[in-house]
Amino acid sequence: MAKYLGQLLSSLKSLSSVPAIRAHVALWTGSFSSWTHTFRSIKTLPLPIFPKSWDFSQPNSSWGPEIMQMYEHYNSQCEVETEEGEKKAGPWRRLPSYNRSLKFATGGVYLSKIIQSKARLFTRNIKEPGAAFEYVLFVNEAEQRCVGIFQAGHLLEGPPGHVHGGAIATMIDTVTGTHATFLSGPVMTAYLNINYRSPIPLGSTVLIESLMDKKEGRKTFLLCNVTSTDGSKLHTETTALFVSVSVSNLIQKG
Ligand SMILES: CCCCCCCC(=O)SCCNC(=O)CCNC(=O)[C@H](O)C(C)(C)COP(=O)(O)OP(=O)(O)OC[C@H]1O[C@@H](n2cnc3c(N)ncnc32)[C@H](O)[C@@H]1OP(=O)(O)O
Repeated sequence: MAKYLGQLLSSLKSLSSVPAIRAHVALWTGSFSSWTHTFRSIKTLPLPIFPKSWDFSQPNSSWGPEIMQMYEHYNSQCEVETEEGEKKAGPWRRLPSYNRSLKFATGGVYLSKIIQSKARLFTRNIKEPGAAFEYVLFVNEAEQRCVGIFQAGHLLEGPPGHVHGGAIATMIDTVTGTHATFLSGPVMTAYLNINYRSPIPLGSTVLIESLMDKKEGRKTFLLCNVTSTDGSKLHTETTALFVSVSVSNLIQKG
């Protein structure tokens, strides 16, 4: 247990060196105070609340050639070589993705301990690789862009042979929500206005691109298109609003 906590804390600490990821992690830990405080909270949790951590945004055996190709396209731009042959951070950064968020790490405020111990991140809670949401997110801080590469598994069927609209909305919320968190810290989705233009074949891979539109006070407006990976087919167009929230208010609202 102590070893696991040590590993968890060091991985969170390494993520926290990236400012926007620090905000993202902090949102889901439910705490903006110091890592010491977070660690103290984590220490008080019962053992079963820690499933084995696994970064689901890494390639697995279910990934087809299309998602692999897109993954390699962006992943190869996460680290670049200078003329002197030195490696340095590139324009894109891959965002890790875990099954269990740590949003309840500060402990039992509005949900029962049983629900807390069983809560799982919706998009990562199906064990069979390739059955549902296979995706990876990359963010480009300079361009204020985020891309999600999404391979839709057979459990996401809506119209025969095609992806359910709610599953598509889930992925749009995931990409834009992560992007908004990256840009603005803790946020909640106020609206997603989605226009469905053409159906997505089940099993195919699509590109979900989120762009910063504007920020006004607590409001972050984003634009998001879902297209085929070569960009030739438009599947959805979305305008989204995220409102910055304080985590303590969120907990009280529950
Ligand atoms: C790990 C993967 C990441 C995934 C991310 C997923 C994110 C999510 O899905 S969150 C879950 C879904 N969303 C929700 O449940 C949110 C429910 N709604 C709420 O909690 C609140 O309405 C909330 C937080 C959006 C806004 O409430 P509150 O903080 O009181 O702000 P409020 O004062 O009403 O509004 C602030 C501003 O936003 C505007 N606004 C709020 N909601 C809307 C809306 N739906 N449409 C247009 N404008 C809105 C207000 O008009 C106001 O504007 P201004 O400052 O110009 O007057």
